[in-house]
Amino acid sequence: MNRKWIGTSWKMNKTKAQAQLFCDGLKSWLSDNQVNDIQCFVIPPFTYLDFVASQLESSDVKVGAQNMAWAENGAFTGEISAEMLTDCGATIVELGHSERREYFAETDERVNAKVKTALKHKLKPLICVGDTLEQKHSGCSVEAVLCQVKQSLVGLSLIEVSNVILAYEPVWAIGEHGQAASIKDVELVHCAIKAYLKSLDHGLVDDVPLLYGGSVNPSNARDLIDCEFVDGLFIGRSAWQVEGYTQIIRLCQ
Ligand SMILES: O=C[C@H](O)COP(=O)(O)O
Repeated sequence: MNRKWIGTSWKMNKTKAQAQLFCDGLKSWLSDNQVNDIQCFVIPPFTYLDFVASQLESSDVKVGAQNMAWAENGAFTGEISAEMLTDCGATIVELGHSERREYFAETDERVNAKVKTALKHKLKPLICVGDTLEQKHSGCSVEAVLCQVKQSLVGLSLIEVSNVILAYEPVWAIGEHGQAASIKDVELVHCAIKAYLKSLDHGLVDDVPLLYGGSVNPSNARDLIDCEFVDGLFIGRSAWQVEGYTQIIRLCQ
């Protein structure tokens, strides 16, 4: 059985001291608890990437970044390159989160370019896709999400596709105003994404992890991870404190 992925993005939160507290707490918890069947990952803001990666170096926890530039380097003021991320110890890069699509005009085309650059630098792209409430209400969640998945993978070889992680994050389920998705909502979309991956090639891309994110909390984590097509959870608020994160890991074991 493949390991389940359970991770958290801190978004634009925490000071360095708070990052240290989280890492200390996680390392201490992991030294007392076996999590062989779970792949943990933490995605801090850029400014603590190097620090968090060195704090968690001795553990099996993967560290990722929340975004990166599509360009290799050059005159792109304020941007961060793939090479800079790997240099800081990141092995994952989150791309296409709905907050980046909404507030920073991230397009499918741009996400696709970033995915290609990430793979070139041996970074695992964690590609976020999700439907809006309007799309859900008009019954086109599957269509909208599959469109994002396809666009993000344009021009990739099957080997490259086999190296990505996908996360279904309904826009309407994310954040403090989000409503948790029902198991039925999650199954509908996950089943469609898995079927699409299978249609690309039997075997090679079957193992692409498909995570769920959006208002995951201790009350729904177990039911979500038990869904047939859910390979992991991508958590925001409920895992920002290390106690919340480890509680969800424990519940999912
Ligand atoms: O990156 C995580 C997702 O956006 C989910 O955030 P949330 O768990 O706070 O709803």
